[in-house]
Amino acid sequence: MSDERRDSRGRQRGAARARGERTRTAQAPSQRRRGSDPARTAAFDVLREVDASDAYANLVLPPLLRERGVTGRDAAFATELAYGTLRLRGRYDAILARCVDRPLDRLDPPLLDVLRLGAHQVLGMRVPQHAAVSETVGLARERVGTGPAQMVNAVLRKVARTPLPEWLDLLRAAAPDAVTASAVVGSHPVWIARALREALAGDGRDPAELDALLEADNTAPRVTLVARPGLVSVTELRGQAPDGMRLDSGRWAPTALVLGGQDPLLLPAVADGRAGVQDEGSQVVALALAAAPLEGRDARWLDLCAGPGGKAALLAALAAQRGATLVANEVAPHRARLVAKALRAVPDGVVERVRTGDGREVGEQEPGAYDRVLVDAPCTGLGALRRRPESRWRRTPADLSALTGLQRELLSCAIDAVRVGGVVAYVTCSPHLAETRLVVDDVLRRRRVDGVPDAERIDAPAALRAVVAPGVDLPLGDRADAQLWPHVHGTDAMHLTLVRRVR
Ligand SMILES: C[S@@+](CC[C@H](N)C(=O)[O-])C[C@H]1O[C@@H](n2cnc3c(N)ncnc32)[C@H](O)[C@@H]1O
Repeated sequence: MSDERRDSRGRQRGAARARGERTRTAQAPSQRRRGSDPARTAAFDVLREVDASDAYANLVLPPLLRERGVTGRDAAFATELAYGTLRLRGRYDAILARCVDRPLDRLDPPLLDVLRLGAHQVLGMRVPQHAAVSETVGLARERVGTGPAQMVNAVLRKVARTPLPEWLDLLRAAAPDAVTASAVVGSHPVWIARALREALAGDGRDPAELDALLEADNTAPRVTLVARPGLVSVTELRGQAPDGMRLDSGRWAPTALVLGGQDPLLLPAVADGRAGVQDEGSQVVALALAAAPLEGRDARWLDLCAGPGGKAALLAALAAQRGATLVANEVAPHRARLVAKALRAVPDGVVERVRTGDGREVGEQEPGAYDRVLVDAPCTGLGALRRRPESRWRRTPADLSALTGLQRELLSCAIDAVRVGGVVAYVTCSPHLAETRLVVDDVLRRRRVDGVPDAERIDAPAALRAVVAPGVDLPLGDRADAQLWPHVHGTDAMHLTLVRRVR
């Protein structure tokens, strides 16, 4: 069905013709298709998988589209419909609750998903109202039954009667406090909105930036590539672009190129591992660890939590240029295999070992054995919500308490594993203070030799500024640690603390 096209109203065109069926206009009204089109059906099936099987939308949707032959503009429509609906679910539920005559949790989950998809078409996409309503009613009829389809029709007409800005004003006015208002309008759980607001304030930023941050989480990021130094240059990588592929320079990292919407695997260097897909925030924190000032030996580097291997591959490329070696450790065997794959283009002899094991054991097994250590700690991922449409609704505060103990142990073990004078980078893709500053504070407070700390923070913003493209002003707070933000830097909200072992 690759020749099918979606019309300007978001409707899929030509599907029936391609299958040899009679088209809408050629049919008598009584025989017209009353079901839905493949893009909407695919989006619905993804939402069901996410809800019923705890699936990840970005793993379910691409193979489903391939299997069903949904391509081109239809695939783009299905993707925006599924991901946008998942991201904005909180906002749409608050609106739908005002249009449905019973609590939303008393609706059948498939019916609620149909309503959410309809709300996104009406309020969040440029699908004209009549097409959005009638196509969603068709979907409801096909997937949840004729009775519920009538209800979908009535509810979506109510939703469509009020323009989005007015809905948002209503939601804001009804919220009990400012953070709840931001959370509902910006479609995040309240506990996450509150944590992000605290993290903004903790970084010396204006908490009023919260709305901009939540909005940035609701915007799909562009695909960013890393040209791994010494393996391929950005100029060579650009030279590999097929006709029509756009590659823009990154905003911060000299290794970054931003892709304009095509498959990165069309680039030979991505296919063979000399380049990869990597957020610029991840690139600059790995570059900063490699650039942090160090006296004496600089021969052995360790990535303690390496899976799936993006930062390990960048570190290994840098290590190769500097005559150092890298050990990459990962606890999950399948992720350790991904690390080995990510490192496939690194010259022989640079990767000492891909170790599968618990990072908490390395410090005891190899005390003081490394010069630079990366702890890219397992975390809530609250800094990468824009990448994972459903994750904000899955996470709970309980996840946080489970992770922060592990984060402390991994950081402390990394300090054991680094030599005196060596550097540890503590990194999370979360700005939550409980996973960032509080972890580091606590570990440094507990690590005392004869009452004196054996490790101290060094200037992470200076290390970051040293690696960004020349002449670029990287805005950061005035603390020793560094926090990147989607709404400020256009990166994931990566946190970086650099720690030096001093005794
Ligand atoms: C944030 S991810 C690392 C991402 C990676 N650095 C990259 O850039 O591709 C954290 C990793 O830590 C791993 N992990 C969790 N607990 C661990 C432990 N106790 N020891 C080592 N690795 C662990 C997870 O399986 C996960 O792959």
